[in-house]
Amino acid sequence: MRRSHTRARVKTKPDKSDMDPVKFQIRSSNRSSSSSSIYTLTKSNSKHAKSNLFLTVASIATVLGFLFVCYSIASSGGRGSLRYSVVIDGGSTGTRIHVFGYRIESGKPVFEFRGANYASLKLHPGLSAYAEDPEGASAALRELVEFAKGRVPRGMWVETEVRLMATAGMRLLEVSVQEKILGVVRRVLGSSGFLFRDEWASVISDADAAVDAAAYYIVTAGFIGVSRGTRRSDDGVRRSFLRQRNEQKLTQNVDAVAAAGSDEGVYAWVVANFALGSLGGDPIKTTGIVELGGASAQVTFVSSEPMPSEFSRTVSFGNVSYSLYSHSFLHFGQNAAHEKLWGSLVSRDRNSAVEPTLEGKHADPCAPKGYNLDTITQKHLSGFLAEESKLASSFQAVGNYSLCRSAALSILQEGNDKCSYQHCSIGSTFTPKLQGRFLATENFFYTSKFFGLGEKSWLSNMISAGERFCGEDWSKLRVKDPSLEEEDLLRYCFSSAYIVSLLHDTLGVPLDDERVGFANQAGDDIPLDWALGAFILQTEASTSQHASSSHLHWFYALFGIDSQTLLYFIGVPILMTVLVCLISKWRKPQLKTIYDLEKGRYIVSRIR
Ligand SMILES: Nc1nc2c(ncn2[C@@H]2O[C@H](COP(=O)(O)OP(=O)(O)OP(=O)(O)O)[C@@H](O)[C@H]2O)c(=O)[nH]1
Ligand SMILES: [Ca+2]
Repeated sequence: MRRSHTRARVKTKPDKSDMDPVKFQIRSSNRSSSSSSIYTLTKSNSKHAKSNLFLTVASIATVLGFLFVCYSIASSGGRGSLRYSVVIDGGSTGTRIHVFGYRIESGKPVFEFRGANYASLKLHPGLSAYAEDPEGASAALRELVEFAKGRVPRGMWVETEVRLMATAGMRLLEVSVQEKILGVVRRVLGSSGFLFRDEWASVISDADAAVDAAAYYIVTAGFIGVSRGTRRSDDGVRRSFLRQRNEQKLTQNVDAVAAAGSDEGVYAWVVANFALGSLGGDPIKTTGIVELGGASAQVTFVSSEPMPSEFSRTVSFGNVSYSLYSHSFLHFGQNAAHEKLWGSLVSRDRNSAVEPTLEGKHADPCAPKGYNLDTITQKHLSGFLAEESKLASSFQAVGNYSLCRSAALSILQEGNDKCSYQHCSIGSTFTPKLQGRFLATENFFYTSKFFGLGEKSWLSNMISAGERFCGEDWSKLRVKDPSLEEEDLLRYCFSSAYIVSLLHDTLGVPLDDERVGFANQAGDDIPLDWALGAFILQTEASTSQHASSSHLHWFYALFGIDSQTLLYFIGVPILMTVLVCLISKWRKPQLKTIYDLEKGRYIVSRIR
């Protein structure tokens, strides 16, 4: 019997629809059997090709997406994306811009004040030097803005906040002059390309002077909150404080401004304890700050002594509340006090500890013999004192440390007779007994460094260093330090006396007290600059506000506020699921289903 061989002749009828079965006929070549089996194959024809194409494209897209997520995790070191903030410190001797980079990790800002995450530039003179020509400040401000733009990626400028906070130098100006200079600041920062609001340029104490004692900076829920006076419900008070701060037309008087100027001190305290890692810990283990600036001095520390509300600040970090004493002593910065000394010599103030010379000249004990004082006094004395000093021909440098220290004490005790508290220390201001450890910054640091003093017994060694320097002839001092500006070199005599008179004679710090050290950095070389403390507070505030103001704060708390975190926790699982589906689909065997008419049943077999 001839072997029948079956030849499959597939008659495929191209069909239009997607999944219509393709019919093909296998005819037996055996003539005797006319039967033929019609088989139905359920399969996509072009469909199969299309689904393969789709699977290929989808798989490639998913793999690429997955690789992107891996890359972004790797490139960001598994941490939140970098953000920026800019703070400008308008000090009396100069304007300094600080550019900060920081990340948000699980809903909280992470600060590193080094490398690409921190840069600063200071330009002289300070804003207050433009009192006669406010427009003149715009050139320096634009230069500072360009410095910041060079450190913030262009794409981030629009979301990078820039703030200017001016301190004592501006506090000493008439409000109308302050407003003119701030007008120039607001115009330059408003057109800088950074995120700016007019109220973000201010004289820091000015903005707080008129706000009642219950005003708060609150950044609770694990952040830093700064509040004054008695505590009330944080959010309500915070909203009312911010409303007042933005709406309130501020009037000010110097005392109230001085009393409220201690935000500068609080900010310095915050950055110091942040750097030392004591923020969030036991209050008695925190470190106080005593700052000697140019126009003002600040004292801020945790005090258990009851105090009038105008000096009281509460900083809360996590579940720890710190009850602080904080005050900014306007006119008691080093440069301002030095000018007061000359003024007291000219006006032969009854408190002046220094008698005029036999020729009727003004004897200046804080100037080494041979120094010609006429230039510097004319430059720094204004109004009637300048006229008076011209009339009285001139000053005479008599270089005497102990007389200089007595003159400095007279300046620090000026106003003591008007003290309205149970006791006053500097001027007519209350200061509780100093408690705990302190860091003495700014001029305390610069003068100690100049005299090469070590940490140990630096205050008592300051006396001997000052005695040598003030008692030396000016010509010899000039030879030893030719590079220094004459005015800067001269100041070290007064500074060495003023520092001992302020810390020991006035605030009662023992000369050999190891609890008080001088520094301008702490922790991981973090600069003890109040602007960093202001940045920490503001960033915590805006991060906390963002997280708690939206109804998704539970979500942010779980997944963190940063989109990068969302990417990891949500994006990756979705991609993985899609990828698994695609792979499983891809690997799913293509089956062939044939209906065997003779046997009357389906036969399923695998194509591949
Ligand atoms: N010897 C010395 N003094 C410095 C140096 N830098 C700043 N100072 C002085 O340190 C003091 C404080 O510096 P800043 O905080 O920049 O001064 P400021 O902010 O303009 O002054 P305030 O407005 O009172 O805060 C001022 O008296 C400056 O003259 C320095 O490198 N060497
Ligand atoms: Ca300062």
